[in-house]
Amino acid sequence: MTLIEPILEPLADIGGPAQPLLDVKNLTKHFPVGGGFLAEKKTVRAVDDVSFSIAKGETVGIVGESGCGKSTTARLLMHLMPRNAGEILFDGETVGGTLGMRDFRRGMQMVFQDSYASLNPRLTIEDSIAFGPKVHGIADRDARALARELMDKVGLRPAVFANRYPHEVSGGQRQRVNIARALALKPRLVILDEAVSALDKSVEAQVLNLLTDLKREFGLTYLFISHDLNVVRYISDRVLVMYLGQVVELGPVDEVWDGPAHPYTRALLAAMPALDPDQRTQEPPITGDPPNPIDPPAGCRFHTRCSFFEPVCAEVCPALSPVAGGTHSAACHMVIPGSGHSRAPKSGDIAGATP
Ligand SMILES: Nc1ncnc2c1ncn2[C@@H]1O[C@H](COP(=O)(O)OP(=O)(O)OP(=O)(O)O)[C@@H](O)[C@H]1O
Repeated sequence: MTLIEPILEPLADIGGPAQPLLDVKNLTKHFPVGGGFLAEKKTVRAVDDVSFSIAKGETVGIVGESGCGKSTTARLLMHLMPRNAGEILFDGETVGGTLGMRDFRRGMQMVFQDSYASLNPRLTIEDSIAFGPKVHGIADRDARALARELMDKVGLRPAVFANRYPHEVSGGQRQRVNIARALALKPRLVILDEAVSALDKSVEAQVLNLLTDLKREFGLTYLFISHDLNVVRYISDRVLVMYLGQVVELGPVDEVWDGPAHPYTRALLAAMPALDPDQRTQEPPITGDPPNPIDPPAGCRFHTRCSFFEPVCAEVCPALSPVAGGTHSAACHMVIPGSGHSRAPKSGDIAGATP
């Protein structure tokens, strides 16, 4: 018998959408900044009224420019910092309610971008992986056996790697250690925050394949944060597009890629390099830098950079509304609710797009 039992039923047995594993409602985080002697106190609106859910066995990707609030969202979900508002339901329970922090920590694990900083340099790889289970009361012998089994699962031969220290292995191998460490507590949800971004392309592909295999084997659920759209498309079932702390588009990844509705998503996808000149887009590029999150624009936060700007955009913040039969939503005044179409001028040139 192996020490790692399947954590969830296989997807086929779940029988359609049930209660989401993670349900996030109106999550908000404002960081106070400044406020020194005589200085005016200001607030960075890092995450503003963000709502989404993740079904059991699903992978949801979060994309958006640097500073849009992806990592802050992840840290809030992990309860690594307090939130200003909002609710986080994990399998229907809130931490502090019926769910204790200790059980929550077992159920939700995170893998960070910096594989070296995530590990204690004084612990061997085996000790690093066994540490969590030991803290959670698993006997030393069993924790070590589990660590070795997990090393095998992530492609690190225990005989070679168990006694090495983090500085004695490559970046890709260290990230495998971090993945094994995250799995050691048998989590149900793993948050991967730019977990493959620091890796060479060939190693990145290997780690992505590993994540896909582990998800299948252990019935895991992933929240996958990345600025790399290709990677997000490869691994995700649904994608959430963030802009300046808010969700601007949310839906099945193929649907969003084939028919992006929000001008920001359209511009992001259009900015991806196309090798075939016939596939290059005439979509207007995003102009300028993102506005200051300390004082974000009123109305739609994207309106200062949007090619399809109308006066209403500067006054009213658009709500997420369905654009394609309720499975895909966008927060844009130019999106005609329920139609799958946008009033914004058609580029007609986005490869495969049906705006
Ligand atoms: N501790 C903090 N104090 C003040 N501002 C912060 C703090 N942490 C994050 N921010 C600000 O909150 C906003 C969102 O940051 P966050 O790191 O979540 O963005 P991100 O999308 O993950 O960016 P990146 O892709 O560069 O990591 C940014 O404007 C950032 O400067």
